[in-house]
Amino acid sequence: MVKVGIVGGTGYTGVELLRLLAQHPQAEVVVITSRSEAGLAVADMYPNLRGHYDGLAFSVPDVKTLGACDVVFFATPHGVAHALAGELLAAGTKVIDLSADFRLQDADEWAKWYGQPHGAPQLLEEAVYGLPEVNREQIKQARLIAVPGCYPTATQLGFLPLLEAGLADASRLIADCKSGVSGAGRGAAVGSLYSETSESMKAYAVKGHRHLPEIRQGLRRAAGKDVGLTFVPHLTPMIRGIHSTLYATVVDRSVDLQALFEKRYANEPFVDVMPAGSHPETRSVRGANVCRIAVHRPQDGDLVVVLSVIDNLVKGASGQAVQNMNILFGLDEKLGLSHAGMLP
Ligand SMILES: NC(=O)C1=CN([C@@H]2O[C@H](COP(=O)(O)OP(=O)(O)OC[C@H]3O[C@@H](n4cnc5c(N)ncnc54)[C@H](OP(=O)(O)O)[C@@H]3O)[C@@H](O)[C@H]2O)C=CC1
Ligand SMILES: CC(=O)N[C@@H](CCC(=O)OP(=O)(O)O)C(=O)O
Repeated sequence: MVKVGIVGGTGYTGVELLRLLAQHPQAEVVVITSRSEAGLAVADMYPNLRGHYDGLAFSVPDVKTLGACDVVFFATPHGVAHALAGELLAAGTKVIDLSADFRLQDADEWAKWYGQPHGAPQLLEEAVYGLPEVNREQIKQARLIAVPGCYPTATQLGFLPLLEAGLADASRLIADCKSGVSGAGRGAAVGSLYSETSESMKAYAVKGHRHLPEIRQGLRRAAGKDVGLTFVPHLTPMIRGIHSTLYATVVDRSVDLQALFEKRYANEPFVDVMPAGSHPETRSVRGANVCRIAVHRPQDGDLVVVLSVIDNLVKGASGQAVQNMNILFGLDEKLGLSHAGMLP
């Protein structure tokens, strides 16, 4: 049994970890932290978890208690894992960080986008970017894993087959992405109010979003050269879901793109390439650790349109984190992650 600690148990990704791990046959959550709710029983805060975590209550983060776990998940705002990861690794505990703290390989670039100095640059060399479809072998050996962001997961999985095969003009890629409101976290903010977000939709951070350098880093690796990427996120009136519409120009029109995508993801348990002509819906992945993809080439032109959908809280965060844990501990990668999406 893998003994699990979670730092930041009251946010959306923290409670989603609890929901997924409640069904995991080889993992037991033994510590869950919240400074503001310390002492409260988990089931008293989240009634959906009644009967699953009897006796487990939130506690203040304490390195000694967390260091007795086999693995600690950070479901916290950026900067928190910087402060605690080093001590936990020294105690022999593995770290899976859902925040952006260890996603960018360059500490200066991280500081530029996150507006504060990087708090643990000495750990960057060993941190593994936890996208299993790319880094499965490195994840097996890792002590510290950076779980990819939600937009970066949907966008990279959609572009990867084209770039790895050298089939797209890497200098002009476009990612037009929509997110549900839970992507902004559980913290109270005017921008997340029902009356601000329902029956409306808007783009934001067009000038530059902090996921841009993360996506660019992954696509550069796939293409083997610099990429030119325009990334425009949108806030949409749904709770969960990311829908990425990706555009690229193909350099060889004769290639069967459907076959290319099917081959690339043939052995991936959590990437579903849909039949030609499909239009994946975000609700088909709601609650599921799946990225569902369709590839189109409208009017047989040279522009490829890839549609890629995930649940931001599952394949875009907590599900992907559990997938990483399974790989890290030599378990079946699918354990605890067999939920289908929810229709309607
Ligand atoms: N929402 C999403 O779709 C996605 C989120 N992420 C990332 O996952 C992380 C968590 O996101 P989300 O669940 O939305 O976050 P929330 O902001 O909703 O929750 C944050 C949690 O962290 C705890 N926390 C805050 N500050 C500290 C601190 N200094 N020390 C210890 N614990 C702290 C809070 O509890 P308390 O203050 O009581 O201690 C709370 O439980 C973020 O980095 C986010 O960017 C990644 C992908 C998708
Ligand atoms: C809708 C919405 O606000 N989404 C968030 C991104 C999701 C997220 O939490 O990203 P990190 O894990 O990289 O912090 C945003 O645009 O800031």
